[in-house]
Order: sequence, then structure tokens, then C-alpha cells
Amino acid sequence: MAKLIDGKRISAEIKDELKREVAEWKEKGKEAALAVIQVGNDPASSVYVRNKKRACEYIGIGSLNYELPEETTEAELLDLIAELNAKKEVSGILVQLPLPKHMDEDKVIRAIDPAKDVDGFHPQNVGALVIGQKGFVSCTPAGIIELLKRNDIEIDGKHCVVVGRSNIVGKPMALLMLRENATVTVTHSHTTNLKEICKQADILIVAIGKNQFITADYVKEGAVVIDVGIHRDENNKLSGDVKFDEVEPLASAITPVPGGVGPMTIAMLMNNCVETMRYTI
Ligand SMILES: Nc1nc(=O)c2c([nH]1)NC[C@@H]1CN(c3ccc(C(=O)N[C@@H](CCC(=O)O)C(=O)O)cc3)C=[N+]21
Repeated sequence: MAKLIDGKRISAEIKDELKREVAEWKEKGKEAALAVIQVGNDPASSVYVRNKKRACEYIGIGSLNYELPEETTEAELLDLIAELNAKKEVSGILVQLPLPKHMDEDKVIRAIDPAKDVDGFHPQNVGALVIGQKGFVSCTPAGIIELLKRNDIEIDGKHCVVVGRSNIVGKPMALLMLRENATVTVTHSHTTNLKEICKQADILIVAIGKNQFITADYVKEGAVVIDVGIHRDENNKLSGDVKFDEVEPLASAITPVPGGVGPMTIAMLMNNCVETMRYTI
């Protein structure tokens, strides 16, 4: 039986730590506020936006929500970002992804001041991660490192296989594991022998966006399995990229969906928001 990695509990712990820290910074006259921009009204996005707002309120930082209609032009969005970049009271800016198809996501992300890019998506922050310099780190991979550390799971020297190479999860995940001295293999949809490679993993991190794709035959006995996927069926029941019931008996530790990686994303977003208080004068 695998140890269940409880992301919900750990994210609550982190938010409590941050709440105490924010109170201390406030006594010293510092403030922080997160601006969240949502374009259109995708219901799943609305849930996340609401969760972020609630987390800001909980830890004691400000939150501004901008709900823009689907027809907003890219130029209008860029204007709003420029306005928020210039606003001293706004310390973090998050543009909820995905954006409507008529917008160039790369261009929009590049418009955010890297010092306010609490998502860690700006090329300057991604570049800093590549060469080991300070910068905001993408929240989901940062949350996974925190989950492993707070469960005393050794990373140093281990073989970590990352399934998926997205800019916001797979790639930064591989870089963070490398920073922790893991030996890292990045796999993706063109990988031949995917099963054999996954089976060599001491730590298997799955972010491919395919419902319950990873079955027992991908997993070595005793492996640690981290599931980044999130899928919703017609009854609103959530599942991940890993076939949990099959894999759980094999793994030494595993994250559930929900209650695993998801809540950690929000906790690390809050950590990035508090980071803006740590270094300003
Ligand atoms: N600019 C931007 N930054 C993001 O960080 C970002 C984004 N866009 N677009 C969408 C994805 C998705 N995402 C999640 C956050 C929390 C949960 C989460 O809390 N999940 C809960 C379940 C919540 C539920 O019931 O749906 C869990 O896994 O236990 C999931 C997914 C952040 N994203």
C-alpha cells in the first residue's frame, strides 16, 4: 500500500505559514496584492480564479479580479497589463490561461513585468530557472518539489522521469528536479518505449493531459508517482493522468486527484505573491 501524499493538508500548512509571515510584513508597512485577469467565462477557469481570490483573502493579501468579455481585443488586454505593471499597489499579475484563440499568449505573457509575474511564465523568469538564477518559478512544479520535500522523499541521485514537456509543467519540472540533483529523463508523445522508460523511474511525474493514461505496467514497484493531470467526467468526478486504483498498490507514495498537486499550485502561487514582499524596500 502506497503512502498517500496529502497535497490538501500540506497546502493548508503552507498557507498558514504564509499568513503568519504576511502579518509580520504588514507590521513593517509592507503590502501585497494579486491582480487576476480572466478573459471569457470558461467555468473551470472561474473555479480556479475563485480559489485564488479565497487564498489571497486567507493569507491576508489584496486581490483584484478583472473579468473581461470573450470579445476583448489583444490590444485592450495589453493596455490593462501595462496599467497594472505601472500600479505600485499591484505586486503580482496573473493572466488566466488558456486565452481565447484570437490572442497571442506568448505576446501577452511577455507584456507582464517579470517582477510581477507570479506565475513564473515570463521568458526572463524561465531563463533564470534554466541557469539557476533567482526568479519566479512556475507554481505547479514548485509545488511538486515542496510535496516531495515535506514528505521526506529523497530526490538527490534518483532517476526522475517526467512525462510531458509543456512550458508550464514538464520543462520547469525537469529543471527543478535537476537542481535537486536528480537524474532526469523528459518523455513526451513522440517517445518510443515510453513504458520501458517510465518503468525505470524512482520518481514518476506525469503531466500529459490524458485521462488515466499511466497504468500499472508503466510503474516500477516502490516508485513515487506524482499525478499532475486533472479531468472531469460527466458526473463532475475528478481523475488524473494516472489510473490510481491500479498504480497505488505498486507505488511507495502517490498523489491523489483531487487533493494532490492541484492545491499545491495555489499554495505556491501565494508563496510567489509573498515573495514580492520579501525583497522590496
Ligand atoms: N495563468 C495561469 N496560472 C495557473 O496556475 C493556471 C492557469 N493559468 N490556468 C488553469 C491552470 C489549472 N490550475 C489549477 C489550480 C488549482 C487546482 C486545484 O486546486 N485543484 C483541486 C480541485 C479543484 C476542483 O474541484 O476543480 C485539486 O486537485 O484537489 C487545479 C488546477 C491553475 N492553472
